[in-house]
Amino acid sequence: MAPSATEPQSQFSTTDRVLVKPWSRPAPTKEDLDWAPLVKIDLSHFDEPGGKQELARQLYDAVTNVGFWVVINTGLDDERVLRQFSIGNTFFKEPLEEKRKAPCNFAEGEYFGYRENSRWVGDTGVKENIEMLNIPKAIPAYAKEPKHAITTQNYDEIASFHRDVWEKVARKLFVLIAIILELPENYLADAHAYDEESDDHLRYMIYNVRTQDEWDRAQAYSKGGHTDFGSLTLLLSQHVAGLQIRTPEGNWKYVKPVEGGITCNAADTLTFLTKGFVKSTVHRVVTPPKDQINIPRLGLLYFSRPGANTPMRPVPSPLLDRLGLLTEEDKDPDRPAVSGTEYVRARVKDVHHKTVLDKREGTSFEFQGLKVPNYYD
Ligand SMILES: O=C(O)CCC(=O)C(=O)O
Ligand SMILES: [Fe+2]
Repeated sequence: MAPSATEPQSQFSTTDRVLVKPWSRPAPTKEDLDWAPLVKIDLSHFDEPGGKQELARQLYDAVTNVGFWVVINTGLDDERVLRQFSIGNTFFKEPLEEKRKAPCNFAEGEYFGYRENSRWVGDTGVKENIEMLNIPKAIPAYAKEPKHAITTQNYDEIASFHRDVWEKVARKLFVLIAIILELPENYLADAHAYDEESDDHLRYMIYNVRTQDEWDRAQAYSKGGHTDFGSLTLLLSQHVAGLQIRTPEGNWKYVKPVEGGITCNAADTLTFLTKGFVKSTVHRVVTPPKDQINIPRLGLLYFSRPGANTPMRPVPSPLLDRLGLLTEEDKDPDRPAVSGTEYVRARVKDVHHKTVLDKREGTSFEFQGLKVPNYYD
């Protein structure tokens, strides 16, 4: 079918409309894995009198100690969530030539666009099995970012989902964390505002199937795990097991998908902004269990990052001050500081601007005094 005259066109070519085939979740694993106990935060109580304060109490240990938690009753319809998975799944089946039309610009540390599974994992003889498409916020600043045909053709739906994930989940979590920190309620939400420029993105992600042997070889490079670069990561429910977190006791435990829930974790920039009070927990993705090893692991995630107008200066939290975490320099609002975007781009460039993934044991990344390990034992 030829596209109609009124239909928005991809800027690259006039292609036929891509048929988005409905995707549904595969059956959960039957294996009895060692699951991490994660607290469930019921966001339906958020607007009740005293609700936010009670949820902040429930979230305290997760944010400061465990680093991961689950939110439920977010108000995001599962039908809409499944449509987003379906769009992602359809995108990954597009010809490579189409996917390559808008690649991530890693030379500049920019993560918007398509990341191909073309890089070698060190000298293992195995390539990465991850592909992703990262879509920027639906705000005027990014209107000119290159879009693939499928994104252009489904843009209204993608844009409203994108904003709703931030509004219904990320914003509320920032409010709860601000309450924990005794900051004005909107302090962190404003520092990560949807309408401001930042490298937030909605991510369609796929771990393509590979053999146990390929998983084993590749994992020599990732078994230590990683922390995420931004402030909050939201992982919409999918069923293929493999994500593990390192618990406060130092054990690896699996993250169990929660029907209709979203798994959330705090990440590095929120740790910097809170002088280590908010925990950016180490996690990794390992071989799926035997009954799922032949299923592609499709993911849908939202990454929130501090932006161009957010200086990477510790937040003026009375709690952090009482805990003795803030120095006089930290409390100086005029101290020059890099922006969230500058930090995040330096980090993305350092990790991804390469054709062979290197072994990073014993190394750290540091930018303007902000330092994180590249590898965890
Ligand atoms: O796919 C997952 O479960 C987590 C992915 C992840 O850790 C990441 O993209 O940073
Ligand atoms: Fe991660």
